[in-house]
Amino acid sequence: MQVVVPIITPFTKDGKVDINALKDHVKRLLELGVDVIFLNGTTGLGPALSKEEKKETLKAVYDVTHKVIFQVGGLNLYDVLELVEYSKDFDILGIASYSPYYFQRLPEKWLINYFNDIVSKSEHDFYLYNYPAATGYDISAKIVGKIQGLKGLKDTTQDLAHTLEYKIVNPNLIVYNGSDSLIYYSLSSLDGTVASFANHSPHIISAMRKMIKEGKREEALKVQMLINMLLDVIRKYGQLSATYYMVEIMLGYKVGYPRPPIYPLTDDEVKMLKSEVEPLKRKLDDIVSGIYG
Ligand SMILES: O=C(O)C(=O)C[C@@H](O)[C@H](O)COP(=O)(O)O
Repeated sequence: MQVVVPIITPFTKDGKVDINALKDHVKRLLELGVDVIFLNGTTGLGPALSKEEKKETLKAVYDVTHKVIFQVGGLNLYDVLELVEYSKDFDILGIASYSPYYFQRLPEKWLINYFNDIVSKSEHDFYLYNYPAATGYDISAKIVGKIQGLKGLKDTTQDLAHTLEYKIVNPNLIVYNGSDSLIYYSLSSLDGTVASFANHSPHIISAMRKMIKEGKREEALKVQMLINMLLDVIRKYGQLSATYYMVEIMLGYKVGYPRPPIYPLTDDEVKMLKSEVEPLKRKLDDIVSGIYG
């Protein structure tokens, strides 16, 4: 029942990676129940980070914890392989990559070649990041066996049956689902959840995990329903940006800014977000305080 956070990448107002904010955020999330840091994912704006910035984030997070899955994917395989080489100096849990994106109708064998080229150069375990809606490609359970020595994967889809299929095909795979709307089901039926919500609500997810372990399914499902209501609110403002402000609302500390084209929210948007979140936050806090007594 692992909680994996696809951690945000904090930026300064002038668009530089805010290393100190990143380190502090990692420390707080680990204290609040997060098990693994998934670095440079979607919520981390991975596709918008340079090769050098990805190296910077790994170095920074590694100073705090070695429980890291380092996402290296990109559209220049030589840059990707340079990041694989760079990762060899770090004793981390593994590396990951999403499919090549933007270019549509790539033959399946090119996609498999891309992943196998990464695996062949890596000394770490390899995790697939499958996100069909974002990349245009579904590396499904039917073809995932063609990736050599795959350790596990994160499947971002609302279709839990699609994610469970990987377990059916290979029960030894570590399988996570990456959707915040399925955290309860991911914790209950998979190896864990990769939840962007773990950036601002790790304590809520940890409480849900405790409820599941104690057989308190109804309370746990109530938490999931409140998370889904929060998700609807957050998505209205642009989830990739709103997540930064949700950290301050839910955990009480600032964590830098997003970077365009993921634009910061305006002051008015932050005020409106806060006013819509507060009532749901109160309900969640009541449930969580109840579970811990
Ligand atoms: O940010 C990442 O790397 C994640 O895994 C989570 C990511 O797949 C994203 O938050 C999923 O969003 P949706 O459920 O597609 O709205």
